[in-house]
Amino acid sequence: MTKPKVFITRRLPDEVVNPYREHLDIEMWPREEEPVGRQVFIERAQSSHGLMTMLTEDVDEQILSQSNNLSIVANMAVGYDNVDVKTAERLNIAVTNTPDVLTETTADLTFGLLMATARKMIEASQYIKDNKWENWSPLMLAGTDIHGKTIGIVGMGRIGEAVAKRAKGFGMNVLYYNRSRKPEAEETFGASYTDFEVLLEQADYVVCLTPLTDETKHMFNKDAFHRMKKDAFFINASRGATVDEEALYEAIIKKKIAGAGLDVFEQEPISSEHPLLSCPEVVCLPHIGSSTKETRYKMMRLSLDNLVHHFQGKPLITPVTSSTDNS
Ligand SMILES: O=CC(=O)O
Repeated sequence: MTKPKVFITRRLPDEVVNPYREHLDIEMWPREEEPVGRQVFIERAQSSHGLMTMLTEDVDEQILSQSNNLSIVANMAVGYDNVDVKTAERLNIAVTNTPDVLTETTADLTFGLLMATARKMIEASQYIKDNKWENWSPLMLAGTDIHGKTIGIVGMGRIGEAVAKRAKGFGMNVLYYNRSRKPEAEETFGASYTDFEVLLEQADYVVCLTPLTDETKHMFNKDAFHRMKKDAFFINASRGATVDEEALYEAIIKKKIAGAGLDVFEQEPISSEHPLLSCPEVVCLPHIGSSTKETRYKMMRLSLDNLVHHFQGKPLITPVTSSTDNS
């Protein structure tokens, strides 16, 4: 029997991919660090039965509607805002993502980013490397406490809950805002549900973990930052487009908030000229929330397992629909 043709939009390690060649006729874009060009992506999608995509690919109506053989897109991320799921549903193309396997890893990074931002860790490291450490002084690189403070989690999905667990361990008071109440999280982490506005006004650390949707695009705007406390920090490990970056920059330079820790940006890679990068109060990471070798391998294998299940007529492991809660 001929194997289904699958195109993977990035070079992945042979040790992960090769075992799947028994079931799938796999072609990979040959570069690991560079995304596939749009034209090649269009052509490969047209000749494939399945795609394994990264968050760098725009799996839009054009790709989906022009690819007559395509029946599944396995997106190697928990977020799937890069995939037009509604069109995929209309065209009967399955979509999968990679939840669960990255929850704890992403929560580690999110909490680490909060800590690095509050305690000026990156600036402090640079201070030594720049040979500026000549003495000790009482307020040298003095940061802000984390224990005993209030964290406000916007988006209490799996990763939100895993961050709440860490916050509880650090003796923080946990507030959250979510589309729906999470009674279990309230019970387990002593988390209190609040309106978005109340969370912004009360939290010392506002942490964005909500998926990017039409409703959450630019939900962190000028009004949101103006509601925050002047000594509060904004942390984003979700998607850059949940934030109006100009409003964030203004809020930081006008001292409306104390600083920000950002793992995600509206344009990725962010331009080195971006004003946010000039702020010492901003800690930036290049979208590495789930980036440990262990977890990235699990994400690759989960995507490939979904493809195999699909072509063997078995239930998908982690399907998404336009109404799935994807955090
Ligand atoms: O951002 C990463 C993901 O959605 O998995």
